[in-house]
Amino acid sequence: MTKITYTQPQVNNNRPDVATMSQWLAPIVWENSFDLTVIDNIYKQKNITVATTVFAVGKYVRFLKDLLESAEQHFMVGYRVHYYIFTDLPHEVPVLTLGEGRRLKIMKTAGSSRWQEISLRRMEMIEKLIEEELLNNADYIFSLDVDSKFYGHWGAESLGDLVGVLHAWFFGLSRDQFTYERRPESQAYIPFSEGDYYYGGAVIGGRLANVLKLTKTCRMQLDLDRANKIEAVWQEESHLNKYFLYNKPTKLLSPEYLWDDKKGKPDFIKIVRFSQVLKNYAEIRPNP
Ligand SMILES: CC(=O)N[C@H]1[C@@H](OP(=O)(O)OP(=O)(O)OC[C@H]2O[C@@H](n3ccc(=O)[nH]c3=O)[C@H](O)[C@@H]2O)O[C@H](CO)[C@H](O)[C@@H]1O
Ligand SMILES: [Mn+2]
Repeated sequence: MTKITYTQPQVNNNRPDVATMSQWLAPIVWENSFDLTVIDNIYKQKNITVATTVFAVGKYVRFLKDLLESAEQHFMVGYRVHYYIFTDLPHEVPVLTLGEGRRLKIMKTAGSSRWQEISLRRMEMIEKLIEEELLNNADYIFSLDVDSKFYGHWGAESLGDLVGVLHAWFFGLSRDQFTYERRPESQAYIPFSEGDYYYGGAVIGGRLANVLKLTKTCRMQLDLDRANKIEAVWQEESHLNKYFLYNKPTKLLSPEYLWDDKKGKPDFIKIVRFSQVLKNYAEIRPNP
């Protein structure tokens, strides 16, 4: 054990303005709720590898450059990161110099004429990637939306067995306002009287085994919906919310980890770490 210097834990909460713990005692990660020195000291000696999947199909390849360049500056700096870029346009993946211990692998995938299909197919592709390639090659995995950018530190404080992120637009709303799937015919159905948080589909994380179970379950539920000719209102995000309702994440990332460039910053947002960038939906998506 390396001896390190850091301030003594306080007996009170550094962030009285927001909950830093869920009802099931999973930490909610906010600026000033953790001590990075202590956290890095735990994870650095574990010699971990973090696999990171990014889908960039069709015109969405244009987001890769900013995402990857900003990730090199802010995301898991000092840790081994293996990016897996799923794209139908491998030649348009920007060439960039990665930091030490960081690698990028291009996974050729098919295009699609429906954005909904591209987004929801991520579940089965991540499931396959974990089963076929990652089990002996990584410890943790994150799946990130490509239409995003890092603006601030995102490090080992985000690691956990099963990690979900609180969607910026729904934070603080009552559960009946969440855009869960409300039709009982869908496997993603959540009644108005249930629900903890609204989780964003743009960030999923955790240990490989936990994320494998998540992606496999969601993929099977998506298959069932398809057989029943129903598509959940927010595709795989709806199924993710259903999954997290019954399989609670062990760590929750605050909206600092999934902000939106379009959104003004309330006082409780001390830092934006990762944010959805502006996009012209009509211009960039293959279909309305
Ligand atoms: C902030 C957030 O939580 N966003 C979620 C939300 O809308 P979004 O508007 O964020 O969805 P989106 O258009 O960004 O699509 C999700 C992701 O699919 C990929 N993609 C999509 C279309 C395409 O033509 N090419 C391509 O590569 C790309 O990685 C993109 O980031 O709902 C989606 C499901 O419907 C996903 O759950 C998104 O993660
Ligand atoms: Mn997005």
